[in-house]
Parts: sequence; structure tokens; C-alpha cells
Amino acid sequence: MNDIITTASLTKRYGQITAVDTLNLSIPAGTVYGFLGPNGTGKTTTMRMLTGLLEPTSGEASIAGASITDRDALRPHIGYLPEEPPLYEETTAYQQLEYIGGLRDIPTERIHNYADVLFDALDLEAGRSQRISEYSKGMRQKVAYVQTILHDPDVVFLDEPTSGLDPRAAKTLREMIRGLADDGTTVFLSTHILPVVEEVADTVGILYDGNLVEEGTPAELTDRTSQHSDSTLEDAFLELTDTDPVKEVLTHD
Ligand SMILES: Nc1ncnc2c1ncn2[C@@H]1O[C@H](COP(=O)(O)OP(=O)(O)OP(=O)(O)O)[C@@H](O)[C@H]1O
Repeated sequence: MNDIITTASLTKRYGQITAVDTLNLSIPAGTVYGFLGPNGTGKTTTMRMLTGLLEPTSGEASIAGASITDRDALRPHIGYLPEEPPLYEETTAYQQLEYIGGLRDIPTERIHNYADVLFDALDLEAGRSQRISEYSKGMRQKVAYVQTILHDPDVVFLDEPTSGLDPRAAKTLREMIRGLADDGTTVFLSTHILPVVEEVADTVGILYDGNLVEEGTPAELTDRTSQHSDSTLEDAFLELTDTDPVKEVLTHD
């Protein structure tokens, strides 16, 4: 299978802190990669480097053959939904998408057709004519998601995409994520909601202190670490990222 995301010793330091440490990833096209790790372990830093927003200290990476340091070449291939997506407060959802789509030369008719289908699926019809400043967190998240995939990118980076969504919308979004991958789009998904990853990810990578400490299918990770037959990805995650300093002192001989 063709790897569409590759990184080679990708590293980011902030002064004394090494946020991402010689990260090597090879992610095949058309798969969902669940990127997990405790808070402050380098996930956002990695995503910002892979989307060309942050320069690496060292190492390399490419997306669909475009180097992450070549932003013009990279841009058409990627969509990024950050944890706090920027939206224009005074516009409606349509206007927001028209503006973003316009920057990418997407015809207005296509933007409207696409938005109509996705807004129906995500239950955002009622909010279409409202200004974004009047939106709830979940409504904002829905518009931001549509904005992320509007130009049909090869790789979509999603940071906590179900944040703020009600259970029905979150379920629809999980199905959409799977649908994207089934249609050949690659999804790089970071979330702390492990059942979401368990449901949609083909492969899971666990980042810990900037290092990739484990990688495999959700079932493999669970099996590798499981103490009992009904273990979940959450059990595996907790075991692989266990840094209880008190426990470390007590067990140190
Ligand atoms: N601009 C910055 N300047 C200095 N240190 C930073 C900066 N951004 C991030 N860091 C540090 O880099 C490390 C990784 O942060 P990052 O935001 O990538 O983690 P994360 O895994 O995305 O966390 P979370 O799950 O909480 O979103 C942390 O130690 C953080 O304090």
C-alpha cells in the first residue's frame, strides 16, 4: 500500500523541551490513523508540523509527496480541523464556506451543494441563516468540519472532532470519518475519546513524551497489553502511558 503520510526523525524543540522526538510515521492512503497520547505529549505540535503551520527543528515529513516545508504544494492535499477552529463570527455558515471555498477556487454551486448534504446529515439546517456568533459550540464544530473537507483533501487532520457534538451528531461524524477513509481519504485523528478511536481507526499510534511508544490496530494494542479478556483500548492506553511518579518511586529498587 502507498504511504501518504511519512515522517523521518521529525523533531520539534521549544527551548529545553523536546515536544516531538525523532518521530517516524508511515501511514497508508485511505486509512484512519488514531493518534493518541496524554496531555502535553506532542500531538498538536505534530499536527501543526504536518499541516505546515509549524517548522520542525529537524527531520522531514511529506504528505501526498509534498514536503511539509513547501506550503503551497502541501495546501491542496490537506484539511485541518484544529481543536479550536477559527471562524468568522459575523458571517452565516454559508458565507463562511463561500469565503473559504473561494480562497480555494471552488465554485459557489459546489460549495452550496456540498454544504446542503453535510448540514442535513449533521442536523444544522436550523442554523444556516444565523450568524456564527450566535452558534453553540457543537454548531461551530459542524461548520468547521465541513470547511475542513470542502476541497476534498487527500489527508484530513482532525483534532477532537466530536468535541461539543450531541450523541447523534457525534455518531454521524464517526460514520462520516469511516466513509472518508472508505472513499480513499486518509484521516489523521487525535482524540481523548478512546471508544471513537476503537470504532473508526485502522491503526493507532500512542505518543508519550514526544515518542511513539506503540503502534498497531486497536485489537493488537489491546491484546499486547491486556491483563484480562475484556480489556479495552482504554486499558491499553493507561498501561502504556502509566507515569505515576509515586508508583515509580515505590517500585524502584
Ligand atoms: N509554543 C510553545 N512554546 C513552548 N512550549 C510549547 C509550545 N507549544 C507546546 N509546547 C509544549 O510542548 C509539549 C507538547 O505540547 P502539545 O500541545 O503538542 O501537546 P498535546 O499532546 O497536543 O496536548 P493536549 O492533549 O493537552 O492537547 C508540552 O510540553 C507543551 O508545554
